[in-house]
Amino acid sequence: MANYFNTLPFREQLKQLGVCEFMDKDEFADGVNALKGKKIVIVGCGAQGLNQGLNLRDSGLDVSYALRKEAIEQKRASWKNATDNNFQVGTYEELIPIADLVINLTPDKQHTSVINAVMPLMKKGATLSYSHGFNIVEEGMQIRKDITVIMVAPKSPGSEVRAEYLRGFGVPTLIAVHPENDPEGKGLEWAKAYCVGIGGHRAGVLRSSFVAEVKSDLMGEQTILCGLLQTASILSFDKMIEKGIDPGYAAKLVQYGVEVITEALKHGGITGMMDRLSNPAKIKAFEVAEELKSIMRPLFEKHMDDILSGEFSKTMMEDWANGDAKLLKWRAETAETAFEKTPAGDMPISEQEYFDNYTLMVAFIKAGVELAFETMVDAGIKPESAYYESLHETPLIANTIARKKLYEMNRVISDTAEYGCYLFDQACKPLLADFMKKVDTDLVGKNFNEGKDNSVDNQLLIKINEAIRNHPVEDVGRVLRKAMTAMKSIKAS
Ligand SMILES: NC(=O)C1=CN([C@@H]2O[C@H](COP(=O)(O)OP(=O)(O)OC[C@H]3O[C@@H](n4cnc5c(N)ncnc54)[C@H](OP(=O)(O)O)[C@@H]3O)[C@@H](O)[C@H]2O)C=CC1
Ligand SMILES: CC[C@](O)(C(C)=O)C(=O)O
Ligand SMILES: [Mg+2]
Ligand SMILES: [Mg+2]
Repeated sequence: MANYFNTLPFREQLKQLGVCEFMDKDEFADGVNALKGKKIVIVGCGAQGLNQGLNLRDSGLDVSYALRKEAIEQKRASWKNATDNNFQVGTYEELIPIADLVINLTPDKQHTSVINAVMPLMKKGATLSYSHGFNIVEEGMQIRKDITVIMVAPKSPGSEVRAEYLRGFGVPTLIAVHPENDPEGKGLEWAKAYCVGIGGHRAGVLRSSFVAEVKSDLMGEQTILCGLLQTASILSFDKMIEKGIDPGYAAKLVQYGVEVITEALKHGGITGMMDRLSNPAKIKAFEVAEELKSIMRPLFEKHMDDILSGEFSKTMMEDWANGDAKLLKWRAETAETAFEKTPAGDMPISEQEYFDNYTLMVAFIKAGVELAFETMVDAGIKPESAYYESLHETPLIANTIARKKLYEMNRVISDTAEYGCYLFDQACKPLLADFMKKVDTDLVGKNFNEGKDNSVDNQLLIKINEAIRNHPVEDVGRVLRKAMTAMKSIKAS
């Protein structure tokens, strides 16, 4: 199998990278009807599998789970997930032949073997779905020509796909039909119905391509979503300890701060988040973010280049072939960081204090979101897609850190995202070493405004406000958030 993207002529690569059409709410007026009465079989009951299945069933669809024999016999976590929630569970042989729609929600590294096992059992004319197109785009998997191949990719961890659905909202979702596999022309209708079934249409849906989804998804998860949140959390915690801040306070500020700060981002964009700071702190955060952007830009660009060239997927697949040696080593190292091992204290921290005492994280988030957005758009990914993959998803990942720190984030995201996260983190920390030497507790750990006269240069403030509001991520964000009429607030811990 060859890398599908790399086999495409250059112009076709650009065309597929740029597929991105924001879908009007009216296009979902038929709801889940295209899938009513169809037999939906999900392969795998993990992070996405369980949560998507729960939403689809609550939306009135017929869902069951095909698990490998050993998982059923040994009553593994996936079997428990499914049976505790009263889903029908069976082997591939029992369930795949009767499925109209097979949804592959196993880890990307298993896709080739899972598809090779499942495809011969699928009935003629059935549909196969993915939530990430790695197997098709980076591995070049070929699917039987009678099978329709679609993608419904929620821009969020599985836990938040469920949590947002239960809040009456949803998560932005990319849908696509593989151009090589749409023999009956039904792919789009089925993808739309599936997307409604998981609640994606309430947050915003882009008609995308497998190529655009893969290249943008890998970029978002490696940089702003997971890599930078990991780097910024560890560096912030370590700095506070170095400066003598109480460890329990430092652990709490970092664990919950990112969720509180990015909640402002979700509702009001970078502008809304920056507006939560005092004027002097906003000016400082702006300047710090500019410095961070100039330090980290080459790293963001390297990640995008390696993703586009296939270098990233090649090296990750080498690790798959090597029994995940690097992934497992990096995972173990992350579990040993002082941040991970220090319990959050029980002192109260008000919602505003998270902004006032953690200006550094505001600057990191501004820098990371803007850099990820700029780098993706420069590479040919459309702004709407880049917005979902950077700004909107950051708070959804932050929710997982608030639950159980970086351990929880890395547990809940895909193995593919986790591998890329560690790769970024290892390259980013040394880049930021000199910058971090200059950071003091006014930026992290104590109130930025304390002991300062709080005067500001009006002209400078006006210029900074304009620069924040006129960034292209804010332009597209204002439009996309207008469609998010059902977005709900989550309470600060
Ligand atoms: N994690 C996330 O939030 C997101 C994931 N995605 C995509 O969704 C897909 C699923 O990812 P994710 O939910 O993280 O996956 P998980 O790691 O949570 O999947 C675990 C499930 O896959 C099964 N599984 C593992 N290995 C095999 C195998 N060799 N054969 C058959 N089944 C196997 C496990 O069953 P068993 O008990 O048998 O081991 C378990 O049910 C991926 O394509 C990912 O990129 C997309 C958006 C976000
Ligand atoms: C964190 C990145 C993601 O793509 C996701 C949750 O959207 C993943 O692969 O887990
Ligand atoms: Mg993703
Ligand atoms: Mg991903």
